[in-house]
Amino acid sequence: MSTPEKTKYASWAYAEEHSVPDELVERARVLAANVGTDPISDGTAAALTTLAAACRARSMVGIGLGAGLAGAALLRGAAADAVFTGIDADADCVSATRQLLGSLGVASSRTRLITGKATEVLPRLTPEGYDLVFIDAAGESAVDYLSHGLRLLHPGGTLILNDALDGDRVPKPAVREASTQAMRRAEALLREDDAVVTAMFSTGTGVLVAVKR
Ligand SMILES: C[S@@+](CC[C@H](N)C(=O)[O-])C[C@H]1O[C@@H](n2cnc3c(N)ncnc32)[C@H](O)[C@@H]1O
Repeated sequence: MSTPEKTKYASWAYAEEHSVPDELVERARVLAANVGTDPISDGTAAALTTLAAACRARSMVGIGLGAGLAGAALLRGAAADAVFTGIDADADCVSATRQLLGSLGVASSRTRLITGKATEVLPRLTPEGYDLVFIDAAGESAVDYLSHGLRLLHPGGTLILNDALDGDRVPKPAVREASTQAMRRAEALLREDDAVVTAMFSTGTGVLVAVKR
């Protein structure tokens, strides 16, 4: 017998497959396996492309590159002259991202890839200088990255926090892990902040979107 949980899971899985994985996604998955990171889901990649297109992003920041799938998905939807600034603490992830974007024909003048800890690099970026900030290195630092992200966005800019459900742990009250608590705090901060409008999507492992008023 089908339980409400099974029906909900089937709908989620159906939505994840709305966009058929293409060459970009396949290539990024191979590179991600090589560098040992978990890439974003197919549904999340499609959502990022759509959000970048919706806000006609021209200047974007990505925190936590993995093998570059999110950066590539954002650039795919953004304006043709958009520039992507990507930050990752792991040099192998930065070079996998460079390889992926290069193989897709993205001009190097459209990317600025920085190896370094997000907390050290973010304060150097221009306040109110960006249309879109994507955060995917959060874990326990989610709240910290969130406030940096909001500072970097100009009014009307879009902030996206990936894995906002912390691998489906956030809705389970008994789970008190540091990363889960951090995501709960990040969600509450955005919900209570009158300077943004926000929505939580269950795509992938949770995509929390906020637009700065
Ligand atoms: C889950 S992966 C990101 C996946 C990626 N967004 C994608 O498109 O598939 C998380 C990334 O965050 C990076 N990272 C973790 N802590 C970091 C930090 N403090 N500063 C910068 N990058 C960090 C890791 O090296 C890893 O590449």
